[in-house]
Amino acid sequence: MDGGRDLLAGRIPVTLLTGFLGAGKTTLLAKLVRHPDMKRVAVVINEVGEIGIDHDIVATASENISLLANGCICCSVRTDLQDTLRELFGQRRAGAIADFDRVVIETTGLADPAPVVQTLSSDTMLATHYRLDGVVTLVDAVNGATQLAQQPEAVKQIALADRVFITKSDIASAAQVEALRSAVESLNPGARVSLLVNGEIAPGELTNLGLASTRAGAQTLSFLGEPLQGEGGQGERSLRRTPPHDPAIRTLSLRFERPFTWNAFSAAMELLTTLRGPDLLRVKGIVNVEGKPVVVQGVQHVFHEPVELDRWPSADTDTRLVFITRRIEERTIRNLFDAVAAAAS
Ligand SMILES: Nc1nc2c(ncn2[C@@H]2O[C@H](COP(=O)(O)OP(=O)(O)OP(=O)(O)O)[C@@H](O)[C@H]2O)c(=O)[nH]1
Repeated sequence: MDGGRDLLAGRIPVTLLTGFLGAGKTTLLAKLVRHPDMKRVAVVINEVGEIGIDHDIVATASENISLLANGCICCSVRTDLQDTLRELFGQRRAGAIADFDRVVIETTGLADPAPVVQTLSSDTMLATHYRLDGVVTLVDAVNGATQLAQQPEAVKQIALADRVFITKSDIASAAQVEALRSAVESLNPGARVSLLVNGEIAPGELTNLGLASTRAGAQTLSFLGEPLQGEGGQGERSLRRTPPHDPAIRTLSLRFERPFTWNAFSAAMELLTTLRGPDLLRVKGIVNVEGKPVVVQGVQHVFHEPVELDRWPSADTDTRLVFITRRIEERTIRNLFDAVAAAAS
């Protein structure tokens, strides 16, 4: 991405891409992997089934390593991040996958990035081959203020960042953007803050974040009350544990065989966002709208423009929806969608 391996240090630079649920991480990566400068980059995605990128996979090198049309390596974390990074390095050395000069890791929206930062430096094997270049955090101009007020992980993602991008300024008011910018600057005065609309940036914007990352990272970890971990094993444990988050937050996956009409589906979504918007942290999925695949995305009360795909990503044509909610019962959502699906048939 920046045209050369980290020859000086001899280690592969790693960019950590964070941002709360729905901030626009996948949108940014889906654009970046199509960029010619991304050929020598391995993208590690912490979540399986990212529709935007799944669509571009042209070959599979191993169970979790895939190749995209432009040669970029795309890797999903199925067990844990450390194993994935080790496997990636091993496969590169064995010549099983193309050489790469850089790694970009997308963390899940609910993750606290601190354990990943710590592990990259404290796991002896990883620290020999990789180094953290920097942490890039995306924050949504419409929902960011609420997320920062309610979710400690969102605060940590900002606090650890070397660069912060405020996304979705195209659908937010100037006042929302400015309020968020001041909130971000007060949480992390050292970070550069810019706007990012629909993931449109050059790959170079995510690299060479430089020494600042180590310094700011260390300062911030201590500011957040995170002990800086010692060598070896402790770092491993910290990465393997499930990041602690609000126990009221749940992930709920629904599947429907029968197709929806767009009117029925959107009526159900509208009802749900009106009634429970603030507790609907994230909705995403693929909906069978009278046979056609439509990708839907929502973040709290905001429902994004649905995108019709030209083909189904796999043979599975069921509607699949993932909801990340706070204090919403599974049956509330299921009943609502079942009722709508039944009424429309
Ligand atoms: N209007 C607008 N929509 C955006 C922008 N960036 C992302 N989106 C939309 O926001 C929704 C969520 O974006 P994603 O890229 O999936 O967000 P994410 O951070 O990967 O989400 P998680 O996987 O839940 O953590 C999608 O519908 C995007 O099209 C932007 O700058 N402007």
